[in-house]
Amino acid sequence: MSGKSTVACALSRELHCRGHLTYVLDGDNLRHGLNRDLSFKAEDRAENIRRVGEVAKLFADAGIICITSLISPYRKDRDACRALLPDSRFIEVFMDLPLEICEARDPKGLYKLARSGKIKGFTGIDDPYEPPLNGEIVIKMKDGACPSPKAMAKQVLWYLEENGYLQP
Ligand SMILES: Nc1ncnc2c1ncn2[C@@H]1O[C@H](COP(=O)(O)OS(=O)(=O)O)[C@@H](OP(=O)(O)O)[C@H]1O
Ligand SMILES: Nc1ncnc2c1ncn2[C@@H]1O[C@H](COP(=O)(O)OP(=O)(O)O)[C@@H](O)[C@H]1O
Repeated sequence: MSGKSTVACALSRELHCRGHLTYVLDGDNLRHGLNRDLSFKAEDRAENIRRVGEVAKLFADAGIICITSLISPYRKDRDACRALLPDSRFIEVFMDLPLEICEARDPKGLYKLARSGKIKGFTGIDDPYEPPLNGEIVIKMKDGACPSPKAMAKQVLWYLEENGYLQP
């Protein structure tokens, strides 16, 4: 609950305003359809992320900026997606926010269930998250507070602009 979907949505809006085509692939949503056969054990998370990477590649091939909002907790799964999208077309955004913030939000009550042992293997509680070692963008707390969704989206946008991704 670091705000992945919120940033993805805000970024998509900003890009639209600048005339770019985008599509958001959200892990939580895809798990109700395309990926509804998958669990949260490591090999199913890997398959989830692999499928999303393949779909993102199709969007990219069509000239559409694909924003994926998934936990993708394992480095090797993210690196496999990176390999699928060569020529710097894969940009990794790390939401480096404290667990306490995510847990305090808990809109779906899942952290509470995980803390009480009713959900097993919940990322951040009893399942690992491997932070990127060389990701392109790190979103962090600023002056002790979480930046607004718009500020987070602008940070990503700035990166895209500075690195020439948004040239017509
Ligand atoms: N065990 C466990 N661990 C982590 N997350 C869980 C789990 N069970 C259910 N959920 C809900 O599933 C959402 C994350 O799905 P993802 O497809 O992004 O996960 S992953 O990339 O395959 O790790 C995640 O939604 P977000 O709120 O979007 O993060 C959770 O609401
Ligand atoms: N930058 C932010 N500042 C304050 N609250 C936020 C921010 N981003 C997200 N939220 C809130 O946190 C909760 C989880 O956000 P969400 O985008 O669904 O996270 P995720 O997709 O990582 O689970 C939501 O209730 C959302 O409104």
